Amino acid sequence: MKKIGVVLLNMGGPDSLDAIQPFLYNLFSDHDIIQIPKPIQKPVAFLISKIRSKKTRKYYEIMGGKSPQKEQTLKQAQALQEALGDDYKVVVAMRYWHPFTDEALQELFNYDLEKIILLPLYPQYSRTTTGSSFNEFDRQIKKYIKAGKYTVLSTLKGVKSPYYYSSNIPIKKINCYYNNIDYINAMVENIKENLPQDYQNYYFLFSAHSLPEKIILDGDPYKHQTEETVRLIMENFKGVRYSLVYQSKVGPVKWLEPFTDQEIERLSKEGVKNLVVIPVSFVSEHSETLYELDYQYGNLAKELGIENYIRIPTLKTHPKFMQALKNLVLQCS
Ligand SMILES: C=CC1=C(C)c2cc3[nH]c(cc4nc(cc5[nH]c(cc1n2)c(C)c5CCC(=O)O)C(CCC(=O)O)=C4C)c(C)c3C=C
Ligand SMILES: [Fe+2]
Ligand SMILES: [Fe+2]
Repeated sequence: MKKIGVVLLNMGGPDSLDAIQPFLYNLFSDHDIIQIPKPIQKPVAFLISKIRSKKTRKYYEIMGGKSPQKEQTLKQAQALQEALGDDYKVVVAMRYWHPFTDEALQELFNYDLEKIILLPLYPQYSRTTTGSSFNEFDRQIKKYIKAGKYTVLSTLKGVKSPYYYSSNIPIKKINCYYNNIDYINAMVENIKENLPQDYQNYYFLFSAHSLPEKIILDGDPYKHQTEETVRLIMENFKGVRYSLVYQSKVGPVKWLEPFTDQEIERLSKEGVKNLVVIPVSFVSEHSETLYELDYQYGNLAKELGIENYIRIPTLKTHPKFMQALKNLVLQCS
C-alpha cells in the first residue's frame, strides 16, 4: 500500500553536553542562518562553536544536561502519526542535530511513497529556519534520487529499500501557518488553559525569537507573520494590554527589538506587577524557553518587583495543535 510521507522539520538541540559543540558547529556552518563568507564559513564556525559552547553549556546544565527538543518533537510526530493513520508515515528531520534529514529519508524510504509533505514546526516562515530546512531537504533528497532517472536506493549509503523513486515524486512544502485558524485557536486555547481567573489584570508579553534586522529588510516575512499571529490571538483577549518583543540575540549586528529583558524592565518601571509571558515562535520547549524565559527572565522579573510571572507552556502535543497540523497535511494530501 502506498503511503504519504510527512516530514516534520525542526532545528534540533544537543541531546547531551558533549553534543553542544558539534551542534553549534553545524548551526554556524549553515549559510542560511548566518552569512559568513563561504570559503571561511566552516573554520569560523569551528572557532565560534568552540568559544560559544562554553557559555551555552551553562544553559544546558541548568536544563538537566540536554535540550528536550528531540523527545518533544518525536512525541509530536507520534501524535500526528496516530491522528493521520496508516496511509501516512510521519518522520522527523532536524537541521542541526539528530535525527538529521538523511536519517529521516532513510526511515521514509522503507515505504512505498506516493508523495512527501514537508511540515515545518515553525509557524512563521523565515529563510533562516524553514528556508534552511527546505534547502537541506533538497540537497539530501538529490543524493537519493538522481535527476530524471529511477535509482535503486540500496546502491546508495547502504540503504536497503525495496522501492524505486523517481525525481518527479511530488514534494509539497508547507511554508507557514502563522494565520491558520486552527493554529490560532490552539494558541488561544493553550493560553486560556494556563491563565489565572483574573487574567484581565495581567499584561501579555509575547516573546518571539529575534533575527538580524538586515534579514527582515531583505524581505524575510518573519516579522510581519509574527505580528499577525499576535494580532489574531489578541482578538480573543479584548481589553488586555500586550506587546510583542524579541529574545535570543546572537552576535554583534542589530537584531529585531525591543528585547524581552528590556521590555520586562520597562514594564516594571511602569508599575506592572502581573505578567504573562507567551512564547510565540516555538512549539516545544528548549533553551530559549526553559533557560531564557523561565530562569533568566523569571529571576529578572522577581528582582524588579514583578509579583506574578506566568510563562505559558509551548504547544507540544496540545490536541488542538495536533488537529491543526493534521488539517494542514490533509489540505495538501
Ligand atoms: C546565528 C544566528 C541565529 C539565528 C538567525 C537564529 C534564528 C532562530 N532560531 C530559532 C529557534 C531556536 N534557536 C535555538 C538555539 C540557537 N540559535 C542560535 C542562533 C541563531 N538562531 C544559537 C547559537 C543557538 C544555540 C543556543 C545558544 O548558543 O544560544 C533553539 C534551541 C535549541 C535547543 O536548545 O533545543 C531554538 C528553538 C528561531 C525560531 C529563529 C528564527 C526565527
Ligand atoms: Fe536560534
Ligand atoms: Fe536562539
